[in-house]
Amino acid sequence: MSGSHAYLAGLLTEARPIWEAMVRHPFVRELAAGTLAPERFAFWVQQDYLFVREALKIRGLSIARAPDEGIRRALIDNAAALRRELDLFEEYAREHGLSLEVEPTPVCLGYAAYRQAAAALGSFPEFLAGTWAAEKAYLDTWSTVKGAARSAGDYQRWIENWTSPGFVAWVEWLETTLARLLEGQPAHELERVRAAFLTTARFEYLFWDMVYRRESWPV
Ligand SMILES: Cc1ncc(C[n+]2csc(CCO)c2C)c(N)n1
Repeated sequence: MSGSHAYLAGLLTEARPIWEAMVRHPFVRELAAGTLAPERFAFWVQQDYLFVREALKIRGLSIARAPDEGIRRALIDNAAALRRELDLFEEYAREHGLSLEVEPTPVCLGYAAYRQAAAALGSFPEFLAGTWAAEKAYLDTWSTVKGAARSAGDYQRWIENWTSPGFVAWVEWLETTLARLLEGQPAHELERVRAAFLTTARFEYLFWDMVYRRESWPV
């Protein structure tokens, strides 16, 4: 393993408590068991739809800032996948009579704005580290749900989306590309990458917690 691959493996080890809290969150456990209250799931659909819409703007910024042509093209391909994700949310909302015209909650807005700031102002590796954390969080969480296999058919489209071979390959590409970009980087850059990875992982936990509680603005 190269030095930078080992560094990323170390980040995963450091983030393990956050990861465990995420995949064991009541939202995820009840989703897997098929016992999640429909209004909690609906709240997730509404807020995650807004998050993915904001993520498409982030993808645009990152395409413009990509440090080489190979990275730019991979990000463009991912933009097309994100565009299709919006259709999943819109189809589900139509089938269930659910409005997607809602306001973002503090956590949704804070997380999306944090990621947009990283895409606009952060170093490219720092930005990519956050993307890797967020995508790996979704891969691992939805793989946990899939593994439990008692979930209702209604969730099937999301399980397939975030556990597909294409999505697994995208998460692996993020890790490999980040490791390549980190070769020879100074300690202060590695530290920025570490902070971005851990902060993003914490936001991932917070997002599940927010949708479970259906937590909006207190005033
Ligand atoms: C809360 C939350 N976290 C991650 C994803 C998966 N995802 C969709 S777009 C995007 C950013 C672009 O890489 C990510 C990580 C999600 N849908 N909702």
